[in-house]
Amino acid sequence: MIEVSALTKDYGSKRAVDNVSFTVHPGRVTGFLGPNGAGKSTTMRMIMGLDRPTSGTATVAGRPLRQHPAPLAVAAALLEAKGVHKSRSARNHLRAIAATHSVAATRVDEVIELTGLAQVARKRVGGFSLGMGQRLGIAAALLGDPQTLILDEPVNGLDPEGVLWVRNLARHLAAEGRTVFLSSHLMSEMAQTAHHLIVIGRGRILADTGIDEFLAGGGQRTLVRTDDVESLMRVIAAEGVTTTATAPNTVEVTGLDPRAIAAAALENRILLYELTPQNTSLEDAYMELTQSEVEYVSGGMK
Ligand SMILES: Nc1ncnc2c1ncn2[C@@H]1O[C@H](COP(=O)(O)OP(=O)(O)OP(=O)(O)O)[C@@H](O)[C@H]1O
Repeated sequence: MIEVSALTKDYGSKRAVDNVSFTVHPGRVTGFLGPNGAGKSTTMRMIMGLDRPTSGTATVAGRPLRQHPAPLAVAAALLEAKGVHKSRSARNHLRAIAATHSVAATRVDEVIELTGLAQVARKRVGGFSLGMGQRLGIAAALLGDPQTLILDEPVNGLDPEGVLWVRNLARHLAAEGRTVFLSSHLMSEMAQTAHHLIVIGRGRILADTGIDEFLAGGGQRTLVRTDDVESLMRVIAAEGVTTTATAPNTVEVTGLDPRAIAAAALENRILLYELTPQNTSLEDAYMELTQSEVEYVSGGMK
């Protein structure tokens, strides 16, 4: 479990992370979603004890990661590509890490299997594709058999097979009861991988919710066509119901399900000839939530 409380990070006058609090629970994949520059990497680095918070705390399994006697068994991360000796083989690279962290050499072969690197384990890391490098980074993170895994943009630059592999691995590790915290700026990726979402924009938490609730939060919209828009709007008017005439003979209704709209129309002898639920895609919901943050970034004020 990761617990972040009132975490803040300033870089000079720039506030990268602004009073952020959330909990990442074991047994599910939690997505950390936000536009570029939102503060995802900085937050993850603070959780890993690689950056010092300006204020607030981040703990893993109850205490700051550095205070655990064997941190690698508690949490490990795939952050930006770390220094690897390019002339080393993948196996030797992993062996070197294992040796410095008192991890048994037999574990190296296990993680090589788990990450599908067996074919290339003896090859020089320098010749690895981006996807293989990413697998190697994940293999290194898994060495200590950590209960908590933090993956920063793990699918960036991967081909579709690599993306699928990361997705399946993340879900597999969560199903084993681990805490899996994974960042992305791509909603579409999160929709298929995460069970829970924490959305961040300009250093602040914008949403902390299940994927399903995130979608429902947009309110159900239904497109209705009728010859008598005015009467329909009148008969369904109620608190929590919004109606917007979007085109001639067309009205968009929020806050009332299609059946209730049809029932009200029937009762009042209003003819409807279309009644279409509009699915809010995760992408739409995300765009809506982060629009101002994106504008801010592209306005050159990052
Ligand atoms: N070492 C640093 N010095 C100064 N500013 C920094 C530093 N690291 C990050 N920042 C700034 O802090 C803000 C948050 O950056 P961060 O990398 O955490 O965002 P992010 O959500 O991970 O974005 P990205 O997906 O682009 O990595 C950005 O405005 C960034 O420019």
